[in-house]
Amino acid sequence: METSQLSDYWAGSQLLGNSSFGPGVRVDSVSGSQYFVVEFFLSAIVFTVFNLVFQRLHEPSLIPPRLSAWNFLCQTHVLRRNPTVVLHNLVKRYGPVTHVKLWSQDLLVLSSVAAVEEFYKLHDMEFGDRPSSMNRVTLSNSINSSCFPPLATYWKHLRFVLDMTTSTPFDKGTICGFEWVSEEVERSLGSRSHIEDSDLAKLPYLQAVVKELFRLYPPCAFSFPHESFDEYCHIFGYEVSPRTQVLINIYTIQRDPAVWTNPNEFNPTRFITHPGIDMHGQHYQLLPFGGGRRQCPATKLAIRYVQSGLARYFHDARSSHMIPHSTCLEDDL
Ligand code: HEM
Repeated sequence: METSQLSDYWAGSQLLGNSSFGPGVRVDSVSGSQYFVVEFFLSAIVFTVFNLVFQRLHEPSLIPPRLSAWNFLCQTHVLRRNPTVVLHNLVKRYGPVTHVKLWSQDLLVLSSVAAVEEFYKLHDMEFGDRPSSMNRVTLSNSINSSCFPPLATYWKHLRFVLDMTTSTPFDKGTICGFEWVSEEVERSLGSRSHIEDSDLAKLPYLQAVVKELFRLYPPCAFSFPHESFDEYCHIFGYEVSPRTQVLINIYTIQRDPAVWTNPNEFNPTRFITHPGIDMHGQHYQLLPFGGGRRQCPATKLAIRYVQSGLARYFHDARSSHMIPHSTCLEDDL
């Protein structure tokens, strides 16, 4: 090798930080291909970094906070806790819209009145589908398994709640609430045990108690899944991919302290002061039967059933002196 060739070789390999070139290879041709490789890798790195930065800038606003399915499953199955309460406590940390990824299924849980209002007003049509997997075991099914019991089962549950309530020392407001309802029923029915629909309309305290029971103990903690069609859409500022399922978090919304004063307290008088709030899907803070075009078709029937069952309960309780004649003043309520 000529001295000039040798010095070229060293110069080139030093420049490229590579000493693997064999002697006799011309430095100008080597540096050309090496520069191409370096340029290629540099542009790939720049592209990747740019892409990451771009995604970082845009994605957080498009993807809602994500709850790991692992976290949820551990808490429910391993710790054997009630899935409703677990999810209720978890979503509080994640805000009004939570993204739950269950295997390949995207679920969006809406837990605030504002998010639900937007959903029903703007996306009711887009999410008009029910998932074809409704009969498979999914999160939504396991949570909603209590949703299709015969009404009698729900009534049995309510009776249990009421029996506990009447036999436990409660605050004066609760006790007076029950006394007022039983008096109202007695006044309206007298000794008659048969209850007509027209009687129910004249029992505002009873209606308030029923609303309060459905608020605190909704038989369905979540709506059934509403599935979107094959298009992207935006909910509450987040981009939602096609075939996402939306669940309305009825339990959390109905106990939201931003909407209800003392949300965990049994206080039917809140519906005496706001008698306009009903359970027919128009008031997004009280949605025991869901809302929109997929609202429970048995809403009226179920409300009437529970109201008349409760009227009979209070009537019988009064007759058997379980509930005494009122010693409460109207101010106590
Ligand atoms: C206390 C009793 C009941 C409660 C609290 C209740 C609540 C609900 C809720 C929350 C939904 C889901 C709404 C949504 O996804 O937005 C629903 C749907 C439904 N409910 Fe009820 N329900 C009750 C009783 C009944 C009864 C007695 C029947 C049948 C006779 C019934 C039939 C249905 C049907 C068929 C749907 C699905 C509607 C659809 O997909 O469009 N429900 N119910």
